[in-house]
Amino acid sequence: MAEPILRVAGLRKSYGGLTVTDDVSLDLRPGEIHALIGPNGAGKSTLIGQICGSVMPDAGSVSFDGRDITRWNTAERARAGLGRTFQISTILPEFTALAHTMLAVQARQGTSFRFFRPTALDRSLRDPAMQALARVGLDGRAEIPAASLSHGERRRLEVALVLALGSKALVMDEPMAGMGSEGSRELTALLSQLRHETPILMVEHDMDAVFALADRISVLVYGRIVATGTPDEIRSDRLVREAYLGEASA
Ligand SMILES: Nc1ncnc2c1ncn2[C@@H]1O[C@H](COP(=O)(O)OP(=O)(O)OP(=O)(O)O)[C@@H](O)[C@H]1O
Repeated sequence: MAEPILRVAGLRKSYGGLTVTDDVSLDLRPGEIHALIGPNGAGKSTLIGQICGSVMPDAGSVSFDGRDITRWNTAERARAGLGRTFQISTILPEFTALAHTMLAVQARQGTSFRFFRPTALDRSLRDPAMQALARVGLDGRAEIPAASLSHGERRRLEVALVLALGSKALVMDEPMAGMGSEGSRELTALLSQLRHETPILMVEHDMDAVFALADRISVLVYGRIVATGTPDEIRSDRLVREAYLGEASA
């Protein structure tokens, strides 16, 4: 079996007397989608924060691509290839899909940001940006400002940015949130393909998407992983059914 690209071991985080993640271990292997599920307040966002560098763990380690990144900050992790999807709507709404993607290509190439240069003419940025947009089916929407894209298109643009940045693994926090059924279907198909070039660790509440997409699922309850397994294994796990799925379907 291929070595995991991301490995989390014994992560712990407490706020005052509240232990939010408690000895959490999981990994992400090449070619897979690993979904993290759990009830509200289980500690999923805190765990993602520890993996991406916005929350420092009290104990435990995070290694990525063969390196211990536990004490690295968010930017250092991103530069090492640990991608996290951005909320496009909150950054540069008037920039086109192409401009966003060109900026990501520029960041990958390590060239400095130059507002006053006619970057639109710079083929070394434009060509890879257009390829990334085509990869997510947005090449026909390249000149549309991000603010005018539909919610589903913005989600796909977020994926294009990760591709343009050359991320080696992708962490997604609720990618299906706010998507209609058509948008969810499209994004599910896109992520299903994408896993082969960029493995994905995702937190997701949409169980249809989780069970359709995930190769493995980890279930977090009160800060602890109570089960990790294939969708079939998780579906039939008594502890999971009691602790989470039963509750969710009630
Ligand atoms: N910075 C903080 N200070 C204090 N308590 C926190 C902090 N961050 C999170 N918590 C608490 O930790 C618990 C887990 O929160 P977290 O957001 O990680 O859960 P979650 O599984 O992502 O929940 P949801 O599914 O609702 O997003 C909650 O009780 C929350 O109030």
